[in-house]
Amino acid sequence: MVRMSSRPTQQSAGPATDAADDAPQGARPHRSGFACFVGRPNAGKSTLTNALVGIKVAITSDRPQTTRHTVRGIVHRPDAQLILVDTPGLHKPRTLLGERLNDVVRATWNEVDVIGFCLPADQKLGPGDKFIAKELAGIKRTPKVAVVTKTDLVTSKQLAEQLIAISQLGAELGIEWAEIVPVSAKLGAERSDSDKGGGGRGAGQVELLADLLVPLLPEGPLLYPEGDLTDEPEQVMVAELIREAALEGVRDELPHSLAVVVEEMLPREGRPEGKPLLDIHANVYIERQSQKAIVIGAKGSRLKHVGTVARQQIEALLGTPVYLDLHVKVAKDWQRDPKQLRKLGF
Ligand SMILES: Nc1nc2c(ncn2[C@@H]2O[C@H](COP(=O)(O)OP(=O)(O)OP(=O)(O)O)[C@@H](O)[C@H]2O)c(=O)[nH]1
Repeated sequence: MVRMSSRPTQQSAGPATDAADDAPQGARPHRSGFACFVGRPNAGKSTLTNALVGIKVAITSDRPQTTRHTVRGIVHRPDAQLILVDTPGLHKPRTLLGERLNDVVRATWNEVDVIGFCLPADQKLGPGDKFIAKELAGIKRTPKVAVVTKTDLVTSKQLAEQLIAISQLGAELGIEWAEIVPVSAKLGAERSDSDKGGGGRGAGQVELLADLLVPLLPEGPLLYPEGDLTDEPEQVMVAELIREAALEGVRDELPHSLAVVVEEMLPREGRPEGKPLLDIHANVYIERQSQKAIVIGAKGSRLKHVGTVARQQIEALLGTPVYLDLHVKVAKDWQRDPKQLRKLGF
């Protein structure tokens, strides 16, 4: 079923914690569970996760293959708790790291309650999408929702064609889409004209997507305390923010060769009352000596800039002033070395 228009805002079933005990008669049960977004690199998975959760938890970039870690965002609603697991893209494995990433993806698909298959509206379905769709067809238990992303980039005619193509792809491969939902994470936070003064639904249909995912979750209590946005260890999220900053504007081959490990995160001692400072020490690993110069830049100018950008993002995330200490290290051919992979958290 394709959902093009917003549904009326549903009545809340009251505070989630009370739902099981004293929910009013006829109220929907509280649901909780896991969803993951899959799709080829750059399909918009991270941006959509962020739009759903409302803050920056996953790392976005216009370069493919930047989401290395499984980042969970948590959507809190009166009627449900939706936990989003953001996986790396499935791809042809060329290295040990590639193989491990693909294993992570498949394991996730089998574990979650619903899979959102992200397909960008502005690109024709290609071999990359079909490769993933074929793999998805093999996962029988988990419901699959086709999410057409970046709808702000196309006309309604192009969107209609894409919706038909996706529906046909499902029929060809024997995938029964639980829903086909067009969204724009970019417009997600903005209000559509029909919303103005009304229900406050975003123009990008991001809220609608949440409405459609929730009924696919099992009935259950809160799995995380209210207010938690992610259970990803802070250090991993901090490392991802540094990695994102370090990748900005560098050569195309570098993304695969760059890993960040946060060695230490400690509140600075002896700070005056109400003026905390968090000391963060992190290493940026690259594979070859020649890449070091790219990351550091002339007289360290680039690394300094990376540090400033990352620090601002980390401060926004953690809500505390940060002193960020970055070091660049060479870990030779780490993508092919099991020992190094473990050390770098893969
Ligand atoms: N115009 C527009 N651009 C979008 C939208 N969603 C994502 N993008 C852009 O598409 C690019 C890729 O988005 P990501 O969210 O990083 O994609 P991803 O699927 O997580 O990518 P990987 O981490 O490489 O798997 C970024 O430049 C985003 O800004 C959208 O709704 N509208």
